[in-house]
Amino acid sequence: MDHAADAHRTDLMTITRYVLNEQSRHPESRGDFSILLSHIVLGCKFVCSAVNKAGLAKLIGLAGETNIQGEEQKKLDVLSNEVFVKALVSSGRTCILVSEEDEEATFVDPTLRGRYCVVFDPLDGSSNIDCGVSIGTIFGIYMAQDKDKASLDDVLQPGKNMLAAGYCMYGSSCAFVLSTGNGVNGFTLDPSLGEFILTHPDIKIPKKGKIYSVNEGNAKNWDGPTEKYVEKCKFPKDGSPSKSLRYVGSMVADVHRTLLYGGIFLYPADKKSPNGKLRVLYEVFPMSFLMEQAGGQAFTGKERALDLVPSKIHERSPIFLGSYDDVEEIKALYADEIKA
Ligand SMILES: O=P(O)(O)OC[C@H]1O[C@](O)(COP(=O)(O)O)[C@@H](O)[C@@H]1O
Ligand SMILES: [Mg+2]
Ligand SMILES: [Mg+2]
Repeated sequence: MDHAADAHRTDLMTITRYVLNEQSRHPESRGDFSILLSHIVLGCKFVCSAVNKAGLAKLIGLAGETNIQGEEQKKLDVLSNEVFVKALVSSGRTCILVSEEDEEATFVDPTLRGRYCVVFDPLDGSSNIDCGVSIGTIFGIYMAQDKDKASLDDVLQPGKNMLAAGYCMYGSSCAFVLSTGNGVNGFTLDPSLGEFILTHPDIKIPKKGKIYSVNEGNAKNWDGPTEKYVEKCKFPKDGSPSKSLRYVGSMVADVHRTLLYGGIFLYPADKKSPNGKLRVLYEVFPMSFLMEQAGGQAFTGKERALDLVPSKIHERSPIFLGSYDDVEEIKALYADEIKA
């Protein structure tokens, strides 16, 4: 890239400038939220750099521990968790952290506390680390009632109460996608500048898509509506073309594609996992928040995903999210089942 030419570009919107612009829309703001976001962005840059050199720096493979989910932790899971915990605590703007990798929530030392609660999956798609396929970080932000009296009630809140949500995808490029409740914007890391640049302003998901994304290996255990829906994607009876199947197995990558190209991502309940696999606080809610902000929908099989009230920090839920019309179809199949 020609940096000299870059300096004269007037359209170069960095994430730093974007966040400051957002801040100026709230004249009462003291800049705490901007500082918190800058620490999340720093954590993402750090993890991106570690992911890029994982094979060279002996960062692939297992860490030798099992997390609360009963999953074997990879070295990069552990490293990413440490990076985000440090980045968030040192921001001085957080009071509670909930990470996929930590059994208990972290209550930040009172001397370092701020008003925000951050729920996060430090490294999503761990099974794809060792083969270099896209992985990511997912986060959601709530505000505590009172930082000094912060309790789990501050995070066991429906997703619609989140102030912001986003993810960073470590893929063929490093993409940071953010919503502060005012639409969705996508930034791409320019590795030579070390800055995220706004490349996907005001993302809107297509109303209907041509792709469905699901782990079909679980099909024998699906419930009726999911089975019918996937059958319809493959063999539509109304003369419309079949949908294509795409499934990476990293939620970040599957949702990123769904957001940009349209379609639907499903991780349904099945006979073996009646609550599905994905975790409500740091996978289902942030992605559902982004989908709604981009004009799509997110549904649990029972209700709007963002209305769900979690009762445990590592709770799971089935999830169907994506283009408005595609999610509408699966909602109709679940409604038919209730009537029958
Ligand atoms: O291998 P499966 O059962 O299809 O599950 C894939 C899902 O599991 C996850 O990898 C879980 O995330 P983690 O790697 O953070 O545990 C999602 O990213 C993905 O959507
Ligand atoms: Mg995950
Ligand atoms: Mg993870």
